Amino acid sequence: MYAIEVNNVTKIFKIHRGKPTTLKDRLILRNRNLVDEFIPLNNVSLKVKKGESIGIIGENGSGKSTLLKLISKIIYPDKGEIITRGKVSSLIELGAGFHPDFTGRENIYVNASIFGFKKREIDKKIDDIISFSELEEFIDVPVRTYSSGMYMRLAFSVAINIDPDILLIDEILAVGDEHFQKKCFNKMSEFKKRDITIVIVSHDLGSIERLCDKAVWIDKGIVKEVGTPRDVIRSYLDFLAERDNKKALNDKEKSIKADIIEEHTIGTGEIRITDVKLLDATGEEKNTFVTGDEASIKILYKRNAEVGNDVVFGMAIYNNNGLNCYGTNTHLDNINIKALKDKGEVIFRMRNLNLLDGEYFLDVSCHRVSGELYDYKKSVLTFNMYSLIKEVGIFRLDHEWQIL
Ligand SMILES: Nc1ncnc2c1ncn2[C@@H]1O[C@H](COP(=O)(O)OP(=O)(O)OP(=O)(O)O)[C@@H](O)[C@H]1O
Repeated sequence: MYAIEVNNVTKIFKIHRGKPTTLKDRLILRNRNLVDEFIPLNNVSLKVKKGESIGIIGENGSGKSTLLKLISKIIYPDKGEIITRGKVSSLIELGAGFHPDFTGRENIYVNASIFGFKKREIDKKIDDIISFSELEEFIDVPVRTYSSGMYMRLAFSVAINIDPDILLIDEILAVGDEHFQKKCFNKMSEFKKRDITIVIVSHDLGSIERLCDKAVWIDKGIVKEVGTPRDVIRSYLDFLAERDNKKALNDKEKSIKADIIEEHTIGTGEIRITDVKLLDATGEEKNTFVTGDEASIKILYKRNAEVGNDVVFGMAIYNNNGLNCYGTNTHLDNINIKALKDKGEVIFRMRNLNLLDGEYFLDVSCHRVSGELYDYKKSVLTFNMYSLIKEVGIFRLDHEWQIL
């Protein structure tokens, strides 16, 4: 038995552009309103089993929230049908359903009564709701004075205490502080054990992976992939990487062209770095990687003078705070470069590029052992890292735990 069935659902938003103003428009449109149609979801089908936790991912504007609103019956489909079995509790629009002039306590009563609870029943639950929200101090002041985090805490506390069969959550977890987020996570894990069906929309892919049994990737209003969170997230990240890549490679081409026109001012020029590429494990040029991926830096050089074996190639990676995350060179790594060809390439292979989420910049250099520069390319490449696990810091340490 499915808790949620979305069958061939299409939603059409009508965007009114006002009445025609010119005589021509009036004659053609005969005083009708100008209406554009926008289809945020097109023929979407999805089945969620009772007790399953589903994560919906996708780019901004892809239709995720619209799908959640349809499931919660805040809006209705233009085609197709949606069936839900059981009591649906939704955390969709932050504080929607709260009256700003009512106190936190009054809003709990109003909210819970919408879900069919009698005053007596709410009386029994209210202490748990307030205690979970940790808003004891503020529970008797109007919610308009609440911060967005406080709103979220109250909304979450009500939503989980009305004994839902289906819980719908839209990005809201991101609002609370770390302590409250942890509490919400624990609560949701408990819900999972109690066979409550959960649908979460989030850009936090790590949370989706941790909490969900299945992930659904929505792209421009259609279901692009359904599967295990790891597989779907990987496909989604690859898609983002591909898109970022195209842009980055385009930018790189422009900057190389600019560089050729510009005169080299750094270094003696006895050796010049003519190009730098970031490659993935298959040797394809890429600018976006997932933490742990194999990657290589390929430095193309041209030797313009005899330099013997006095040659060092170096690399350094900076994050967007300007922090040097890592740097090394052939000399430090005891690579003795003998006679350098007139033209060639140097490859720096990283079996596991373990940098965490973020944007990084690559510098490469070629210099004498003494440090005197032949050439230096600052921020020659920009690349992005995505990680499936949300660790903190700059890079992943190769590690294992032992619990004794
Ligand atoms: N009431 C509405 N009228 C017209 N267009 C709307 C309406 N609500 C949403 N849209 C449009 O529908 C599209 C899908 O919106 P939706 O909020 O579902 O996207 P989303 O995937 O949740 O995005 P995000 O990740 O940014 O929250 C967007 O282009 C949005 O502008």
